Amino acid sequence: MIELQDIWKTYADGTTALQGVNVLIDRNEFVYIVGPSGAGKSTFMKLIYREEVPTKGQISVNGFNIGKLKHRKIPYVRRNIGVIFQDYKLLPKLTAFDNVAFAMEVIEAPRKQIRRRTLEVLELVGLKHKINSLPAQLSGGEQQRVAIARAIVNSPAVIVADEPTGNLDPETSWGIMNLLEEINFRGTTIVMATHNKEIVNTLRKRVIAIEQGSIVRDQQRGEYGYEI
Ligand SMILES: Nc1ncnc2c1ncn2[C@@H]1O[C@H](COP(=O)(O)OP(=O)(O)OP(=O)(O)O)[C@@H](O)[C@H]1O
Repeated sequence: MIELQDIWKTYADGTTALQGVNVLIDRNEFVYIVGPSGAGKSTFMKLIYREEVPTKGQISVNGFNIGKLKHRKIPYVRRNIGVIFQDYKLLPKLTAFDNVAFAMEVIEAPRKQIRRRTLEVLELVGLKHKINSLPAQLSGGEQQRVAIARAIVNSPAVIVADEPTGNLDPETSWGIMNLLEEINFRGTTIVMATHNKEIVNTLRKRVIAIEQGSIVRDQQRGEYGYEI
């Protein structure tokens, strides 16, 4: 499903963020990516959703060799990868409904299907009563739920979540985790970078630890393993 083979990433300023990363993530896994600040976690995530390309090595996601993808094929691959960010990244002038619907409009889904599916996913995340609210009228947890609805609306095979609970209080964070578990249960592979020790040590999953650009630990039902 996701395979990285000897992946190296050096940014334009010469910073090497990943060095020789090899990993295989199967369909339907739920994986935490942990490690100190600056270790390379976000870079790892960005390579998976093709925000960055590797300097060396091969990445395949869902059977596509995404490091070598032709530009016109990028939207096609992105449709199969939902992305969730720490700061939600909703469009501020669009309602909750329109933020989610937009993700289907860009892939030119039929109008009727957009309405039906958008309402369906907003209901799944518990926000059917807020469909006409703008992001500024929603709490952080609600905004993240809209972002999750947007990430799943095109039924992607993979969700990449970069510190999805980073801006949320503990109770709201647990609500977001329940939702991600439900989405995983329904058959979506989830890769989640996090600094949240309590979540990792409570909802036990596979843990991949990255330090200074290399994988230093890969454990099933692993622990967070850092003090912060
Ligand atoms: N666009 C960029 N240009 C140059 N260097 C970068 C760029 N993005 C990240 N880096 C550097 O690459 C290294 C890895 O960064 P990355 O954001 O992947 O770490 P991280 O593990 O996600 O950190 P954090 O937990 O703080 O989010 C760091 O040294 C960082 O400064």
